[in-house]
Amino acid sequence: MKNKIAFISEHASPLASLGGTDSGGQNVYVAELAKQLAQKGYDIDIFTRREDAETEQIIRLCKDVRVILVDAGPAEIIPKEDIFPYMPQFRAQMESFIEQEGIQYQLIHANFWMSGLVAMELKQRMEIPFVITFHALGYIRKIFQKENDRFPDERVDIEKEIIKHADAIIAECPQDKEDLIKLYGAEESKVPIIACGFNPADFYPIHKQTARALLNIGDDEKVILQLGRIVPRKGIDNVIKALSKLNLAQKAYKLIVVGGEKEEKQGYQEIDRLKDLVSNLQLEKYVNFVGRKQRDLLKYYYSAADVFVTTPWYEPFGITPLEAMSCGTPVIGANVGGIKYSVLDGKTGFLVPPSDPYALANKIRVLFDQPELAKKMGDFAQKYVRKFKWCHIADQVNHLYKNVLHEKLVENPLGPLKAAFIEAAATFENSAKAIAKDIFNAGAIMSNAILSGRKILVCGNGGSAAESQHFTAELVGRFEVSYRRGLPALSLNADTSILTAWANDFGYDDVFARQVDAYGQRGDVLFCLSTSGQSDNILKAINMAEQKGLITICLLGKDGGMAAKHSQHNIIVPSQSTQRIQELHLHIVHQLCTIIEQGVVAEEDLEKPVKPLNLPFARMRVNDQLTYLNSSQKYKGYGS
Ligand SMILES: O=C(CO)[C@@H](O)[C@H](O)[C@H](O)[C@H](O)COP(=O)(O)O
Ligand SMILES: [Zn+2]
Repeated sequence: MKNKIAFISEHASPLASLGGTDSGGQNVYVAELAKQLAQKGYDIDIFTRREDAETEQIIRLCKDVRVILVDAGPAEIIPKEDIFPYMPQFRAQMESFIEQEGIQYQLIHANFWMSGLVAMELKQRMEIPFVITFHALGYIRKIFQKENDRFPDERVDIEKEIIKHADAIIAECPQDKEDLIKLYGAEESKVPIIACGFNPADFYPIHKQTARALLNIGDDEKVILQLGRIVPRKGIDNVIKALSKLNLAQKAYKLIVVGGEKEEKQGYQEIDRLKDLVSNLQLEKYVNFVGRKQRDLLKYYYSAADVFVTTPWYEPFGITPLEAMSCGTPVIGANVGGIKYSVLDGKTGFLVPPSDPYALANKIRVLFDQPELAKKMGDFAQKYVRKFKWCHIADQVNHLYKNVLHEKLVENPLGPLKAAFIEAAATFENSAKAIAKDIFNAGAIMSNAILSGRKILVCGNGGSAAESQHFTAELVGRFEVSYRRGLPALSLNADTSILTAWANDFGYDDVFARQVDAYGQRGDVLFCLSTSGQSDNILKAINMAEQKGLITICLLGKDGGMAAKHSQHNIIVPSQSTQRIQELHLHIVHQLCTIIEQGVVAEEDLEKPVKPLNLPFARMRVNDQLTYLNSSQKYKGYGS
């Protein structure tokens, strides 16, 4: 069984791109980590606040990763500082989604303190362990932002509470770990250091001349790149001031500032402030604010630059230095937080004190005066940075999840068993609400087909093959009515000689289609079982049935897959879990047997008639039954 993980990232949606005021490293972290963990066998749902009214609630990011939009507060972009009051609604909505879908998550991975609050509450209510990556700590932010910090005053206390209850707290660098222990009293053994990562498929060196040609940058220019969110704490003013300390007459210096979004008020104000600074220092000729750029363009900027600079006041981790290094560009970074961990001073670039334009200008000068040294550092950076590839980071997170889950298992060995029962019960309950009518419809069609002298062909793979045979055995044999005739049903996955011969000689995809061709007649029913609705042999069987005039009915799960699109009638179990779907399939097969058997018994003149269940209803012809079901009269039977 796949482990199901719920990510919570209340303000940073993995769907958002880099560069706006409220989108940055955390968006990338959540998206990349989820994708990598899915490749390691996890099923991941990422819960994030809905920011527009139009988008559907569930968006698939990739196979096994879904983004779930949670209604909490207005369906519009709001700054993260203003989200806190909506968190109770967020928690309630998330909880009701989990209950509705009948999902049993093994673990929650919260991102940022407000998500941590939700995770802490869900742990108490649903007994799910949680891991948290804070991405930033309120205590540190307060030190630097002072009265400009608009987060609620409770933040630090809530963070302390989260730390007490979390099963593990991911520190992104040694400084982060030290802060968590010293300032928040975290237990050292619960704080592994796992850095942020980068994706080498997005960030790799492009030949400098090519990159520059694409971006309209002259070959002779000395390019300093600043890239990322445009907010005061990123210290972009420091970079501009450093530029003014360089001998601008000597070299063709150019500072390119990537990031910022005009319509976002906070970002716009900071850009205005920076632009004023540029004009006060008379640097207009030397500074280009190029705005926010698509993620796939960033590698060209990194590759075109001679040096990447980033001198924030503080930085919990900072992904941009990794991206720059991966493009073979040396980095000059502030000697703070994650930057002093990811940038090796004197090897992959330099570390300088934050808010010290002279120190920054000195190091820029060193790199520009010694191009061989800059090249050596860039080359080394590109090799060194590989250890931060997302796949390696995800290995460490995977290891952490396993430890947390193992500890939970030791504490409560029956936990997973109980959880599976609870999940199954929820799937049964949800199915009663969602698909009772579809089941009835399918049963009625099959009983009518049999009454008209037709037969049922059934097929499925693996567990579904077993259910297929189970179904035909009940119909050919007897189910609840002991005196009825055998009903014509044939399982297409039961004859191993046909299966092996056709699969061996022609391939597996047509093993069922071939038999539909051989046995199927107009008016017969093809009944397919598939949890995914994506098995090729099932799709081909449906196609053959269509050509031959059979009625097609599919018993499916998940989103119904391609089968749901091509088959005439569907019963789709509302669950994402193959096992739970199969368990429901067995139950539905039994229900179908009841409906078919009752339908046939009620209609045929039998020697030993007994009053079958729902007799008046079962005696109706299928069309009348369906009209009855859809009429205003209240049907008192199952699932009404
Ligand atoms: O029983 C199980 C899983 O619980 C398996 O045997 C499973 O049925 C097989 O993987 C099938 O090949 C899956 O096919 P499908 O349900 O996606 O059409
Ligand atoms: Zn199974």
